[in-house]
Amino acid sequence: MTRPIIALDFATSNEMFSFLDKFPKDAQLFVKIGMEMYYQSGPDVIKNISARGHDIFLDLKLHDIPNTVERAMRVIGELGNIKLTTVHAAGGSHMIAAAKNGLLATPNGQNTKLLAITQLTSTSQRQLNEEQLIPGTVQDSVLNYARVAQQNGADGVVSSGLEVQAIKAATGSDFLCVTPGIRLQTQPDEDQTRVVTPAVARQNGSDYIVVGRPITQATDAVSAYQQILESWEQK
Ligand SMILES: O=c1ccn([C@@H]2O[C@H](COP(=O)(O)O)[C@@H](O)[C@H]2O)c(=O)[nH]1
Repeated sequence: MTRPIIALDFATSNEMFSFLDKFPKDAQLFVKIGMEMYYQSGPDVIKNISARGHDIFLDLKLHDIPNTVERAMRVIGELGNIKLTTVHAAGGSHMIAAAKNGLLATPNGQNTKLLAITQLTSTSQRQLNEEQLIPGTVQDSVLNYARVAQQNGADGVVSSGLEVQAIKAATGSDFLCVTPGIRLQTQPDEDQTRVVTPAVARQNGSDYIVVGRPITQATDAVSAYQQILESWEQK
């Protein structure tokens, strides 16, 4: 069983380290560093978290021309100790392939799995059809991006747990499915649209779940983490 990945979306690194200090010193967590923390603290945050023994998902969601993304991925590869990282699948086949090449160009990057974001878990059916002007269902679009991602060297995708069964059926069980938009039944969706519980994510075949505010904003973060873990591990 994989560990739930905690999204460390904090305004300052002090806040982030105070949060991590609530967990036992020997807890080996899997954490996600997103744009907010990385833009603020840069590579140092990766070094410091890594020194504490935690695994890192660096979620910068790159989306640019292939040459720029390839060069940026080399830099990410050189950081070392990054288990997972992301691009937007909407950047296209050449960009995804370039991202993979960038990672493969550095010894450390060869150990980093490349994930493509399909449709953000905040995206609704209406936004897809009326704002992105993509016809069909959200699942159709997610599956299309998952196929493009797989054909161009990505190791997996990020989607809602609602689409995981269909992605696994289309791509095979080894293609990673990472699932944010996780909420227990009693928790508010906030800006998320396509949410599932940890138990449903597990039943649908997700390889990893990503959980932010339900843990980071909880009064008791450690017991919130335990509750998510129990639901995720539930058969
Ligand atoms: O489609 C996506 C891709 C990434 N995310 C990220 O996951 C966490 C979720 O945070 P919550 O507080 O649990 O909603 C956040 O860092 C997002 O950037 C996502 O939600 N959906």
